[in-house]
Amino acid sequence: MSAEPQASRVRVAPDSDVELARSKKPRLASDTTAEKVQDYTSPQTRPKSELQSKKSKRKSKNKKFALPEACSPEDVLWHEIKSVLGPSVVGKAIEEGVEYESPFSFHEEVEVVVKSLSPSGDAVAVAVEERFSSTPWAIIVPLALPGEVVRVKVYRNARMHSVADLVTVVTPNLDLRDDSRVQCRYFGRCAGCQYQMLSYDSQLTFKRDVIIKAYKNFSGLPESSVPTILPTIGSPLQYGYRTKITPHFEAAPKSLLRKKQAEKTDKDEVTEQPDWLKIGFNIVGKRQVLDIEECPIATPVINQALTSERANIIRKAYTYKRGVSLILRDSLDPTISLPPETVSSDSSQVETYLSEALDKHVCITSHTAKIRENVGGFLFEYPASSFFQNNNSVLIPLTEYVKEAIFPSGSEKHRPTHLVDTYCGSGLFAITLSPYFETISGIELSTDSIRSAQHNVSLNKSLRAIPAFNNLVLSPSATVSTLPTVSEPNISFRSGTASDIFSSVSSFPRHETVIVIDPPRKGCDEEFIRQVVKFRPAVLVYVSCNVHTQARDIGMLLKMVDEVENNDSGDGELKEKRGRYALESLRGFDLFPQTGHVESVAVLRLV
Ligand SMILES: C[S@@+](CC[C@H](N)C(=O)[O-])C[C@H]1O[C@@H](n2cnc3c(N)ncnc32)[C@H](O)[C@@H]1O
Repeated sequence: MSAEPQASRVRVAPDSDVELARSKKPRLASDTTAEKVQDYTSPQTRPKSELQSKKSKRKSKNKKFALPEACSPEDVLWHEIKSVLGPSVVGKAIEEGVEYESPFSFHEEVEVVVKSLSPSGDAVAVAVEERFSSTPWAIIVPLALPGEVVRVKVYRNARMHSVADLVTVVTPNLDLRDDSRVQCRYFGRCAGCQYQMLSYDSQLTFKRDVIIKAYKNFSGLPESSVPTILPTIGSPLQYGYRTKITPHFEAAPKSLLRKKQAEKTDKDEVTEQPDWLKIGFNIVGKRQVLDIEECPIATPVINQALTSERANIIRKAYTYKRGVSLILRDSLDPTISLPPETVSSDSSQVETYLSEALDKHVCITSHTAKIRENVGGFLFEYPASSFFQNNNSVLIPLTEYVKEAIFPSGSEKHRPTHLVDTYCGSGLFAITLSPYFETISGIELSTDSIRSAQHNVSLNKSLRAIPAFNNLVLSPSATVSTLPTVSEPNISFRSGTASDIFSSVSSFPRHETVIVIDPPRKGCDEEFIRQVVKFRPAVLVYVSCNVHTQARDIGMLLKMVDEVENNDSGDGELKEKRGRYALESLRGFDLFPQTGHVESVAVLRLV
């Protein structure tokens, strides 16, 4: 949801919760802490040659450049650049201290051929002209596709790459590109949804490639330990799916505000949108806002509300002293009381009431208001400012997939009975999986989300007690489920950092316990991984919106397990041999069609 002007411009879906870090904390070459993390996480730990230039003159010059933080978007891009240019070529350039010596000047136009798509969705290209062939250099450009020759305009130079704007597509790759697929009138200018010219199948294939590369570059695992990445599961809705957007706008320039004050005009009643007022998302590659009247990936109620929200803002354009970030969230109508305050004995009346509660969508625009969502017959309520997945249409496939991964057919004998939902938010996995577990414990940092999770348990319990509700929500597939359900699971949630959960689940039988891990983009901390290794449950399901940190964490976890099992751990806490994990499956889920993002689900089973 933003465009970044510095290192590896990252263009993401408008206002995404999966937004890549906005504030980049670049790591200085001398930052040893970050290097330590890299040691643990990557087999391709930066060779010394990359960090130390032979030529001391250049070395001191280069010291002022920051190296990217391990696993950051810039680091991910760096791996892509190395792969396109070739590791030995890059190594040589670093050795010679020329890795910052761009052959291109500011605003130079150049023709390039696209070699690959980076995990953020930008093209990684190299110059076509012969005169550049002796300088290995990559050009990062949005909206171009592998195999295409494009003309670009360089606007920034960085380590062995330049970042450029797309000027024109000279030779399109017609196997991939069909511009008639584009459904958004802001395509090419808005920083989001850069994949619209691709078929949906191609989008899913590129997303699978991101997972393949992430495990190659960031897990530190031998190829033999990484299963074949399964095809990405698509989103049932590919437009009109997004249940939350947060467009923003800047306040009027101060001089203009003063002028309006001096004029004493009625500043609350502006009739025409002033030129300076842009309400929307960032322009690709810039910090400027692009005025957006509609967002085709957002749900219909959000688009309707966007029109009225914009009109209100325009009317009050000179009352804002600073910029504002709006929130528009799709919700079932939360003013319809649930559970109903009284349940009539006339079941058809109850059913009519409940169907309206389950069908009527509204758009919520207050950060503190309540949102209500239905995921496969489970209702979730949470404050508009809290985290919840932003594509409701894919949540049934996602939660069903997690369920099936935990209970594969044929494994009825060793059926897990205990679930630990870490980074649980308002209880998505704990509650959708609750019919199948005897005991569930969830943990989450946000106290608001924990309150929601607790409330959602009782809300669903009350609703399930209403036969008319069950008739409405139980899908035919749910009724033929062969899994026995538990009538009264014991569910508890606590707020805290994820690693704190282990003190309260020590009585869980580990061979019958599953841990679901669904951290934010930065992934898990080492202490959490250590606690998982110490506990060693039968099954781990790691759901992630950042496959690079997921790969890093799973690599770290498997390495720690190996150390314990090989009895060479110096850590007193981790001495007990409890068995190794197989990384059983890896698969992407497309929560953000038309963008480069992919959610990844990893399943690990104790062998
Ligand atoms: C990607 S969300 C997943 C939430 C939930 N599983 C869902 O799907 O709705 C990650 C959650 O982790 C929480 N979180 C962040 N850091 C945490 C930590 N150190 N310990 C526990 N929870 C944390 C965030 O508040 C957020 O709700």
